Amino acid sequence: MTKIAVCGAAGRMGQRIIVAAREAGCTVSGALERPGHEMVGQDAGLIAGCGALGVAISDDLNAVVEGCDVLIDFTTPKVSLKNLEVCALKKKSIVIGSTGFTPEERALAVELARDIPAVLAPNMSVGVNVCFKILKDVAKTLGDDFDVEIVELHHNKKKDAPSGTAVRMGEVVAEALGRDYNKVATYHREGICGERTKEEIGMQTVRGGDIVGEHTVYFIGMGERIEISHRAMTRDMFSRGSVRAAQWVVGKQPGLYDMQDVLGLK
Ligand SMILES: NC(=O)C1=CN([C@@H]2O[C@H](COP(=O)(O)OP(=O)(O)OC[C@H]3O[C@@H](n4cnc5c(N)ncnc54)[C@H](O)[C@@H]3O)[C@@H](O)[C@H]2O)C=CC1
Ligand SMILES: O=C(O)C1=N[C@H](C(=O)O)C[C@H](O)C1
Repeated sequence: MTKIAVCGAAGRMGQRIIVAAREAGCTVSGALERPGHEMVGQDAGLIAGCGALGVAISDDLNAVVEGCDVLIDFTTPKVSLKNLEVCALKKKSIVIGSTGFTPEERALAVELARDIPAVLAPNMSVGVNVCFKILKDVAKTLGDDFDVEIVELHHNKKKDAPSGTAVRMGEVVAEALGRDYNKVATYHREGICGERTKEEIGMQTVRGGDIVGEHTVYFIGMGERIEISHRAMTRDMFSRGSVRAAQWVVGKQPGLYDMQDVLGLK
């Protein structure tokens, strides 16, 4: 049985991951929260709503990593990079779902994952990962004649924008069209901003209420439009995906993998 520890255990995702790990027959060996969090010391299963597990939420990163096969981490990029460093020192695997990484932080993650197997993915659902695959083909087929705009909607507690999923969608489309995402992504239009260029990929963000996560990529041509949309109704396919990734990654060759590797979509 894979021994899974969860970082961000009292968070929206952390709680669902604890439930998913139990449902998948894994052992929840540890649960981490930030020092000073009000849930530290409480039973992780009770907080997640799946009954007592006899695992107290801890703020001792080293001890929790020591006791697991794999750490699943849904927090923030800075916390995830620290966790990756500790997992590398202790030769443990890690699955990271945090989003909002800068290109420099992502490069550091690749570097830190040189000696251990790690998965880093902005979206762990099967549906979104199939969308990534479809988007590549659609973009290649349509070429430069269609304007690309990406719109994402999330709950009002989300801290990063655009979502990691929207950025990855933009990167997939940009690469398929031979463009550099960081040069063509357009996050803001206001005032007399001029006509749209052919190359730009518009990135629009909506925040409100309890929206779990919705993404639409628009390919807009003259007189017709293709929309590829994914709507998440619950967080459960993210949490189940992260547990699937954790079971997959233990024992793999060192390096940084993504969900396409886990799902065999490459
Ligand atoms: N890859 C995917 O499929 C998905 C990724 N996400 C991403 O996961 C991240 C977390 O999202 P939510 O759970 O909604 O946020 P949240 O804010 O509900 O949970 C994050 C938790 O991390 C804890 N935390 C902060 N610093 C910590 C530290 N040093 N050690 C241990 N715990 C610490 C916080 O106290 C909080 O409980 C975000 O970056 C989000 O975008 C969310 C859903 C799906
Ligand atoms: O913060 C969230 O909630 C989500 N974040 C991920 C992202 O930034 O892409 C994935 C999902 O859409 C939910």
